[in-house]
Amino acid sequence: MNELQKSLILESSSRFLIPQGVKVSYGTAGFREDASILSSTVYRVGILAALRSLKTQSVIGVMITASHNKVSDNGVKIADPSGGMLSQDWEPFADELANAPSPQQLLQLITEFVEKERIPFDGVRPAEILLGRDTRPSGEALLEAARQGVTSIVGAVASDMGILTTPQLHWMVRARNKGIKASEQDYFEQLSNSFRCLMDLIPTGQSKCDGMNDKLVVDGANGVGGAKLQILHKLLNVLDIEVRNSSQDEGVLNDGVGADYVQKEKVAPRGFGSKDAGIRCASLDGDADRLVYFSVPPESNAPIDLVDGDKILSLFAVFIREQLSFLNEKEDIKNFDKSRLGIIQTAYANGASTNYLKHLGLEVNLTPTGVKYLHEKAADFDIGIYFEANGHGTILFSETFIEWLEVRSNKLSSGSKEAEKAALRLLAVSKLINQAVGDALSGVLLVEVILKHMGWSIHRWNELYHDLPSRQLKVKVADRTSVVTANAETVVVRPPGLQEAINAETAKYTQGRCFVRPSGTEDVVRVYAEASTQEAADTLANCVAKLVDQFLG
Ligand SMILES: CC(=O)N[C@H]1[C@@H](OP(=O)(O)O)O[C@H](CO)[C@@H](O)[C@@H]1O
Ligand SMILES: [Mg+2]
Repeated sequence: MNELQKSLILESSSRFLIPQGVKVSYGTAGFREDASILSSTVYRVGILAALRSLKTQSVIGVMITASHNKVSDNGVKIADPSGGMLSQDWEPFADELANAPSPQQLLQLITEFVEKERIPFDGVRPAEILLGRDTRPSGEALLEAARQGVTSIVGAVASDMGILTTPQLHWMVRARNKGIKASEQDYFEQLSNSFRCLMDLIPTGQSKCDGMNDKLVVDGANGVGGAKLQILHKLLNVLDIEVRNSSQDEGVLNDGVGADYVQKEKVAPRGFGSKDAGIRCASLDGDADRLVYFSVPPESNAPIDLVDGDKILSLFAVFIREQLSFLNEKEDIKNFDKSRLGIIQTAYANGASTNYLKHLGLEVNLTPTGVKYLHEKAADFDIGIYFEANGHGTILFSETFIEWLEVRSNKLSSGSKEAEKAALRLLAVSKLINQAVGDALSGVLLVEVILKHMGWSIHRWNELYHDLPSRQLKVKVADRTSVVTANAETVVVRPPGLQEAINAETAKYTQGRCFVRPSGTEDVVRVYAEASTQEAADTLANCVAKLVDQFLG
C-alpha cells in the first residue's frame, strides 16, 4: 500500500469513529446490532469487502439487513465470489477490523493484513463491490457508509443495487462472477422462465387431491420480499397469489409477522385468521431468505398447522428422488450413483423428518447450526438439499452433474420420454432454486410447482410425516463459551459430566432426544428437546435447562 492509499484510509475513517464501549462480532449472520451504532462497522466492512475483492480478483457483495430482527436493528454481511457467505478464515479479521479503536490502529491492522494475505494492489483488476439493502429506514445511511468504506480503497468501485432481498444480492454476485447476466431483471427472468418450464413438464391429466386450493396467500413480514414477489407474480401471470403484510405501510417490519415469528410461536401472522381456514399460506422473513408454509384452523384459538423447513426439504427430496428414479430406469444411465443425492440438516431438524428421509433410503447428514456449514456440506454432493427447520435452505447442483444432465437430456431418444423430462425438470430446478443461498422467492415457486406436479394440497403435503412434539428453551449462563460440543452439536464434551446427566434424563422419555449448545447469535445456551408427547418434551427441556444452570450457573 502506498502513502496515498494510507492517507485516504486515515482521512475517511476519521469520519466514522467507533462509538465508545461497543464491541461487535461477525457471527453466523454477519454483524448485527442496533442500527444507531453501526455506521463505523458498516464503513469498515466496506473496506473489508474491497480487500476481499482484490484478494479474490472477483466481484464481492455487501448486504445491509437484519433479517427477521426488529426494525430498529440492522446488520451487514459479505457475499463471497461464489455468492455464498464470507470465507470463515476471514471472519477473525472482520472482527479485528470492526473493533479497531482508532483510525491509526485500523490502518495498522489493514497494513499488516494486506502483507500477510499478500493482497495485490498494483496492476490488478480494481475492487468491485455490489451493495444492497433491505427496507429498513436506517439502510440508506448505512449503505452510504459502506460505499465510503469501499471507495477508501484506491480504484475500488461500489455499485448501489438498491433495495433487494438478501438472496437477490447473493445471486447477483454469483452471476457476475460467472460472467452471466446479473441484473435484478435477469434474476426475475431466470426464475420465471425456469418456473414456466417446470409447469410445462407437469404430467398431463395430473389429478387434484381433495382440498387442493389454487390460491396461495403470502405474509411478506412487512419487509422486502412481498413487493418482489408481486413483481414475479405479474411476470408469471399463472399463479393465484395474494400478498399481505407487503410493506411498512401495512405494519411494522417483523412485528407479529414473518417466518421467524410463525415458526417459533406457531401462530398465524397478523392479518391472517379463521377466514383463511383451509387456504395454503406462506410466510417470508424480513429479507426473504426464509420460508415456511402454514394453514389456519377454522377455530380461532387452535394452533396453526406449520409446514416448516424440514417439510419443505422433504417435499423437495421426494420430487428430486422421483426424477432421479425416472433417469435410473434408463438402461444406458444405470451407472448413476444414488449416493450423489445428499440431504443436510442440523440437530434442530425434527426427528420425524430425519426418520422419514432415511426411510426413503436417502443419505442424511448433520452439520452444526448455521447456513455456512449446511451449504458447505451440500456442495459435496451432485445434488445436495439443505434446510434449517426455520425455513432457510436450498438445493445445490454440482457443475459436473449439470453437465451430465445437459448431455443426457439431449441424448435421450424419443423412446425414453420420462427420463428426458426428468432430466429437463432437474435442469429447470437448478435454475429456479438459488444456487448461492436459501431464497424464499425461488422456494415459493418451487414448492408451488411441485405441489401442482404431485397434485397435492398443503394437507396432503403436511401428512408426509407427523412432527414429534418438541420444545426449545434458552438458558442465561455466566459464560456460554464454556459449553463445548461435538458431533454436529449433539454431544456436550465440556463441562465434564453434563452430557452424562442429559443422557440419564433423556432415557426416561419415549422417543426422547435432547441436546444443548451455545447460541451463535445470542448470549444464551439453547436447549432442544423432543419426545412422544408435548408434555414430555416440555418436561425434558425444563429438566435439562436446570442441569445447564447447575453446571454453568
Ligand atoms: C435454533 C435456531 O433457530 N438457530 C438460528 C440462529 O442461530 P443460533 O446460533 O442458534 O443463535 O440464527 C442463525 C442465523 O440466522 C440461524 O442459522 C439458526 O438456525
Ligand atoms: Mg433472513
